[in-house]
Amino acid sequence: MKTAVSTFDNGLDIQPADMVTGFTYGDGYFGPTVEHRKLDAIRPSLRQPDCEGPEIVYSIAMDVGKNHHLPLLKEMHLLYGAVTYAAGQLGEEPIRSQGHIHKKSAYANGWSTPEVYEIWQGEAVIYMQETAKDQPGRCFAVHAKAGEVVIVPPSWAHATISADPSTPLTFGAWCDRDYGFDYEDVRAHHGLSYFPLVDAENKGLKWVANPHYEPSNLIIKKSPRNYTEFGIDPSKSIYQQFEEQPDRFEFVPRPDLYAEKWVNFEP
Ligand SMILES: O=P(O)(O)OC[C@H]1O[C@](O)(CO)[C@@H](O)[C@@H]1O
Repeated sequence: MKTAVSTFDNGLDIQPADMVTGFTYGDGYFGPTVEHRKLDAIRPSLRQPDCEGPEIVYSIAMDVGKNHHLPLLKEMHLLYGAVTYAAGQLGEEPIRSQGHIHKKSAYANGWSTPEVYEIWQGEAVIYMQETAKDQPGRCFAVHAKAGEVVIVPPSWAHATISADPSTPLTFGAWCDRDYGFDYEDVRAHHGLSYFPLVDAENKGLKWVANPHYEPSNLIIKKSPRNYTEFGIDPSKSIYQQFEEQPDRFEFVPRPDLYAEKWVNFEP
């Protein structure tokens, strides 16, 4: 059973630490030294690039897990990442990632790959849009709390936003092992098609359209749905579900085998 955080039971002895260290790992677990995304590095993607904010905005540990699972993860081309975001704000904007599209994968026959998020602590909005071309297509903002799961489909541009400035956001995600981020179209449009702003009065986020895109409708989804088509069980952590039935996550490195499930996908 899932429990609350700062415990939500993510099924792993991997815990968020300070922004410099990122994560601590229990015995029998592996994980890298974290990669820091510093404010100066992400300024070009912000609505107000000269804003003030934490020096380390988020710390990324790609490839974490239980030691005995590593051979299977490699064989399946799967990777579990963990990311922790600082508390606070980036000027008027919430703490957030820059926004990218997953690169096309040879292993997936040229498809871009999806991502399966699980929030561990704090609150997130996973913002996503169908393309980062002039017409972005459908745009979704999915508000997820600890224990909830959100799937970003292949080739969609997306960013992870902390929805509560008072608390650090931490999450885990299943990704393709040979992951790579494509920023080209997002950067050409100076970001994604909507900028989130902190709405202190209403204790939430408000949204401002990015004028570098053609107009589109922002579809706010209050909460994520259950992904029954992929057999995701909302009562267990996504790592535990991998442990019990690894094939359940084959759709992450091989979205091409599940082509019909991505047609008109709604997160
Ligand atoms: O490089 P960007 O767009 O800032 O995003 C990095 C983020 O993307 C992730 O892959 C999650 O989609 C995490 O590694 C991190 O939160």
